[in-house]
Amino acid sequence: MGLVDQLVNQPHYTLVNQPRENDILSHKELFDSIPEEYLSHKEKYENAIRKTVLYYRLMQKYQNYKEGSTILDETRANYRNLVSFAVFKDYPPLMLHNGMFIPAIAGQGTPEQQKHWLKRAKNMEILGTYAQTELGHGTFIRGLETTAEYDPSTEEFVLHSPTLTSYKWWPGGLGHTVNYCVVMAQLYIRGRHHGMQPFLVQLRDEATHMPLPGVKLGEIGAKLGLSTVNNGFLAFEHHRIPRDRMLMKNAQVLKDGTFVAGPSSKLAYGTMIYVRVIIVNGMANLMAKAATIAVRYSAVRRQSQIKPSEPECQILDYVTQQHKLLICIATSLAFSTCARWLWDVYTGVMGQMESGNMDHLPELHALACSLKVVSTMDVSGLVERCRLACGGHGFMHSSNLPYTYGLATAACTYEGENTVLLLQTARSLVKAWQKGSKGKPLSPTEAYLMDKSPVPKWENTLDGIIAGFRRVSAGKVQDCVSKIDKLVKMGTSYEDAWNQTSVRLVAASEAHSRAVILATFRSEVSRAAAALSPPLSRVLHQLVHLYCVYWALERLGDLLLYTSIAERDVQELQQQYEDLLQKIRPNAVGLVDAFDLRDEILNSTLGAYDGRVYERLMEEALKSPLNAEPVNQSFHQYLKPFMHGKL
Ligand SMILES: CCCCCCCC/C=C\CCCCCC(=O)SCCNC(=O)CCNC(=O)[C@H](O)C(C)(C)COP(=O)(O)OP(=O)(O)OC[C@H]1O[C@@H](n2cnc3c(N)ncnc32)[C@H](O)[C@@H]1OP(=O)(O)O
Ligand SMILES: Cc1cc2nc3c(=O)[nH]c(=O)nc-3n(C[C@H](O)[C@H](O)[C@H](O)COP(=O)(O)OP(=O)(O)OC[C@H]3O[C@@H](n4cnc5c(N)ncnc54)[C@H](O)[C@@H]3O)c2cc1C
Repeated sequence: MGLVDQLVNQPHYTLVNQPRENDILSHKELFDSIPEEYLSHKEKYENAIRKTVLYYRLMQKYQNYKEGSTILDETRANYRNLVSFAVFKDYPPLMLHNGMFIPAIAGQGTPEQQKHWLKRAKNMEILGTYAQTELGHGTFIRGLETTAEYDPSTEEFVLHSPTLTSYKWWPGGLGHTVNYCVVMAQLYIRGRHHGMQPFLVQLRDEATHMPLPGVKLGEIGAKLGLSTVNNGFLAFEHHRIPRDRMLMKNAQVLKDGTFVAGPSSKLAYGTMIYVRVIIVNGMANLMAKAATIAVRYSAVRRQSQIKPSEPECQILDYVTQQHKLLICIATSLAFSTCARWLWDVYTGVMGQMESGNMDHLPELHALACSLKVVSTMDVSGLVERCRLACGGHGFMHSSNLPYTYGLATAACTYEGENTVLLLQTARSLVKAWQKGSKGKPLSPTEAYLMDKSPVPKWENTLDGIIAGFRRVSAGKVQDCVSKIDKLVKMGTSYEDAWNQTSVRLVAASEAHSRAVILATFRSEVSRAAAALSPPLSRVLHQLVHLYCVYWALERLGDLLLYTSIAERDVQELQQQYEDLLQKIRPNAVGLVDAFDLRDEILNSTLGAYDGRVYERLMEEALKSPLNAEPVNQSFHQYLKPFMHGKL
């Protein structure tokens, strides 16, 4: 299936655009008569729960959960991700139920535990979240303080939060929504520490929803975005759970308290890899949404004149506007293709691990970290650029660009803070360099690091640019290794040398990610384009070209340091870039239409398909409760006395 065909015919589209009678989005009760911006914090949450129940009931009715079709396939289809944008401008309170609670059981539970708990969770008989982060720790998992002490006399685990900083803090839905959760806690048996393990814990009574004895729950308060996710806190007071509530696919605790270690202690972190992989695709969706809104608005909005003798032009005709927005279209496609490629890598490694082969887990971890970082970093920045490109109307909540920014920027922090994850990938790159320097084979995505051939003459071609980014990455990694080695030889500890080199390590890690993304985007489009019509193939190759040249110009400093690019090459690249903007401009609206995001999913006064921007802005304005009366009561209560000197 061709690339754009994939966009239009992705499984979720067959579900979303299916005949009317099965079309979730045709159920108008799912949508708000009063914009949620005018609801209180509490009303927003209650309204989100109302819509959640409706939405999931319809999903269960229409979305044929084939027995055995794993939650991973459904999530991969983007179905939930895109359609939920229609119902919730922010994420729903059950985002973590599907996004982590179910995947954690699927990835960490024994077959028996999966059989029992997955069925109840997928049928929504129980609602869960994933509780790992604490008030005092998010990144440093080994520093988490919640304990699970095994009591062999009762065959129970005793969960306890010893300090305020050990309170679980952030898990979505934890405040008032879920009644179960997967808790990551430090396992102790007879005083001996056995690392971080996953426990499936009931938090609330299934009938009354009251917190169980020894369980303290609440929500953490207002946030920059995701206002309906109900992020909460959780503390245990010597709370007992049965032995069979530890998810024991990897490590086990026998009745007598014997600990049986899994093949790797890091398998307990597997859910995080899965979510990082999913996030890349989620970012592609967010970028498609913002690009559709901003490009369509830029085709409708006329402002100023290019020539005094001509009428006001579409702002999309300004080359600066094309520079702002066309890269957004290419970025969505880049991360969409990389997400599918990464998903195939993920499922391949998971399959190998099922048969005990852990060899490719480190490469998957490094890839998941780096692509999660670059996709969230780029998309957050470009969604904000889309907002700015829409002028004042982009600042309106009704444009849906501020919400979209909130969704994107949150992902820079959750599931692994971006700097920390880039350092994880850097750790893998330095180890690869050291391994390769001893003549040992490297993983496919890191093998280029050992290219010791002389730096070739620069070529302003896709091959030349991709090769250039690989040179940059390899050069940066080599510089990091040299600096660390030099510091260690001077008597600095390896850890301190690592920290003193960490700014360069983060840059090397990003450079590696860009090299992977450029190469993958290019190869995936070339593969897909073969099945497309020549015009479609041409425009997709133009987008790949634009993407590669854009990033070459963005990273000129690095290319000048590590490749043979010269001034005339740069001048030519700049001209190539401007020529591509001109070539793609006529297809800009058609390309965002090909994302095929319905008005209900865009949820935007600026991005609606019919282009009635001004009428929609006015319709939304009149929904403000303040417009219900010509004079607000505060005039008589405060302003009038104040203006007449009586206050
Ligand atoms: C809008 C679009 C979005 C769409 C999304 C839809 C669905 C999403 C659903 C829900 C949304 C998510 C909400 C957010 C949920 C959360 O935030 S859950 C909490 C997430 N928390 C983290 O990610 C914590 C980040 N910290 C870490 O991962 C680790 O602490 C660390 C890796 C930073 C450091 O760990 P440490 O123990 O100090 O390890 P090191 O000594 O650095 O490394 C030890 C070795 O272990 C390897 N390793 C580390 N992590 C993993 C892993 N996950 N998998 C495999 N291997 C791992 C590491 O490479 C080291 O190996 P070597 O020793 O061989 O080098
Ligand atoms: C919207 C949202 C939803 C979330 N949902 C969940 C959830 O459902 N479940 C859950 O368990 N968690 C959740 N989290 C928590 C999230 O996983 C953590 O916020 C994240 O892991 C970062 O940890 P932290 O907040 O403790 O930040 P810190 O780790 O304290 O980071 C603060 C700063 O310190 C720096 N830093 C930290 N360690 C290092 C290091 N080793 N080297 C260099 N710099 C470092 C970071 O780069 C950052 O600049 C959510 C967070 C958000 C924002």
